[in-house]
Amino acid sequence: MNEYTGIREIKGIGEKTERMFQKLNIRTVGDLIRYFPRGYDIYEEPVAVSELEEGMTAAVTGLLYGKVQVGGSPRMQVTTAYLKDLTGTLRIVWYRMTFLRNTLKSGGRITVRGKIIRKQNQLVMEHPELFVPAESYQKKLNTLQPVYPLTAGLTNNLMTKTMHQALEDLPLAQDILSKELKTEFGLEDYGAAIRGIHFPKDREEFFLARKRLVFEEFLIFTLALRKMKDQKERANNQYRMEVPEAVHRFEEALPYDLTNAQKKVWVQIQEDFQKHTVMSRLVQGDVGSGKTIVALLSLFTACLNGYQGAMMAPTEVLARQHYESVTEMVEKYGLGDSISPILLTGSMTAKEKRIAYEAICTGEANLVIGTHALIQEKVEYADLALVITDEQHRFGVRQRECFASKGKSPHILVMSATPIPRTLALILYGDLDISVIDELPSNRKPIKNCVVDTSYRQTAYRFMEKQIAEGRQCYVICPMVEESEGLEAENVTDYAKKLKEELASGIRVEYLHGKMKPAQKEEIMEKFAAHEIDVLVSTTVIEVGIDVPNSTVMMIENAERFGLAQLHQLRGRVGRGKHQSYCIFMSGSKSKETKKRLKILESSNDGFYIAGEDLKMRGPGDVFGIRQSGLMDFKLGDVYQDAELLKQASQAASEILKREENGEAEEKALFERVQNYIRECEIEKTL
Ligand SMILES: Nc1ncnc2c1ncn2[C@@H]1O[C@H](COP(=O)(O)OP(=O)(O)OP(=O)(O)O)[C@@H](O)[C@H]1O
Repeated sequence: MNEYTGIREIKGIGEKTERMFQKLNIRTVGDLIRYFPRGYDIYEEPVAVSELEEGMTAAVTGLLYGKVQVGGSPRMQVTTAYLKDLTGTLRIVWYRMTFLRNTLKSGGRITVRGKIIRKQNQLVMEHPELFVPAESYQKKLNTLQPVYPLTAGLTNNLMTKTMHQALEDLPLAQDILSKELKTEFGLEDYGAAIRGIHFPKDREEFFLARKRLVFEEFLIFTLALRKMKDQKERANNQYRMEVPEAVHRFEEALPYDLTNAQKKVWVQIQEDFQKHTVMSRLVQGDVGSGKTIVALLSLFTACLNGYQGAMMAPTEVLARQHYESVTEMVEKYGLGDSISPILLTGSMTAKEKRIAYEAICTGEANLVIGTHALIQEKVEYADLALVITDEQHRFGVRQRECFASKGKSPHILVMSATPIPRTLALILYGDLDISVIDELPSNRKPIKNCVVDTSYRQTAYRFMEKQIAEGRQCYVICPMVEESEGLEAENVTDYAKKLKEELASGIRVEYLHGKMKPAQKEEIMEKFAAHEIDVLVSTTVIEVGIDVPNSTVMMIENAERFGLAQLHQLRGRVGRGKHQSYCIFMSGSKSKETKKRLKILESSNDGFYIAGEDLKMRGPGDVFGIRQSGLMDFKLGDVYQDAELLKQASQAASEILKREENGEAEEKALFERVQNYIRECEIEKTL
């Protein structure tokens, strides 16, 4: 068996299981062993009954009290037992395990470990793992059991068993990293790392394994990035552009003055337009710092110079929003004669698309706004001089390249709201110049934040009613309940329905979720923007870029389930206009850690500060972080958490490339992997 062997060869995998694995893109043994756990279940010391809380998974040791009873329906028999320790009594239920009635004896000592839920207003442990005698639990104490992301029908147990089997059968000797490199950066062997990431004996083993694999991931990424860059030195600037008078007039006619930071970046862009080589620039700016207007000034400049400009937004909703506001602006500021915007998104009908392609190809449309659809092969541009993309795009680097190949060699501007230190930005965006908009418009009032528990919900609703009475609008984010990710839609619709009943009559509540058709989503967003909706209940689909300055309240249910960076993005949907705005972080958890984490958001509205604090707060217990930062598409690595490793990998990449240049590099297998990685990018480019 080797890494290319199909998974059917693994003992215990039949056709049906194979199909389930395929749904997770696991086809070969190599795919399988590189399918990493999303976290670990850590078996902690048992706790006292009195310390149990709803939602926690815990172990409890005690004596069985009274008789074990079987009830429920014939199809779902429920076995109930009571466990007592010095601090209280706990009800335990098992499903379809009636044999326990005979094995569990009253007065016997057991340990159970499971999830605590609330039933008839009482804490109950549901379907726990059982340890008899109680001491046998010791064996599992402090071990880390992998928890894998799954698909319907595939259990964690089956995944774990298969992984064990594959690792047992597979020789894992081959290593793409040289001995010298491993010694230099303190990395362990590939085989040990793969075993250690799936089945670590302890935390230390896990950390070592993860370190090695993250390093490898970053190394391949940085090597690929530099190779791609080498292949394509910055092209000559075929689009030298002056900023026309009309654009200056537009800037002056805006209802606000640009901030100094916006002005500075705009000047940098103007200088780029004049240089010998094309522009490749990243503009970083916190949420709401006003990146869009800088983008528009640049696009208008391209159009008025007789060329085309394109802007690619990360979502359909956002693309449409940009399109609408640009169209309005063009009319309002009398630019209609020279700028004709057009929208191009994946959800448009074939006919609509054809018409758009035609207009783009002839140059009749000179400002193209859209989604991924902009880089489809069929799109031909008449004379594309400027491309604006968003770092939110999953494959930023590769798409940028692809876009570039659409025109001769257009200027490229990448917008990013991710606060990331300059040293890291230089590595991740090695091929770009970097600008920062580090100032918010002066008319902004800082958002007022509060972190509250669910008992505050009614007060929050009353507060929203008041804001709505004053003419404002609100967002409510309701999260996915983990067990019901498939039930996203119901979750949001239920919440919206309940909220409608709770709020004063006449308040217009609508909802938005990712499973809705693009056209439906757009309709809702348009209505919200036009103030035909007062409260928008949504999943995190509104996270990026939505701009409705009249919204002043953002209420986030179950805020504890989100990472700080994501919460900051969500909060950024309010405080975008002149009205005082508020963000209510509602937490369903009583844990002190969670409170402390959310307090960071309460105390600051600064994305950079928050990202830094988030990092400090992550203890060794959060092995994978609360949620990954979402920046770039790394499987294991987290740009923030692993900043140091990223720097080391970048240094290693420089060393390797230098040796390659001198004909001394011995990392043949590594270079092959890098080539594969680049090839995969190429394939994605054409998708
Ligand atoms: N200098 C300014 N003064 C006042 N308002 C401004 C200024 N610049 C932009 N705005 C307004 O601020 C709001 C937010 O701007 P914009 O949408 O460009 O933010 P952004 O940086 O793209 O944020 P995000 O990353 O959240 O999308 C918009 O309504 C815009 O009209």
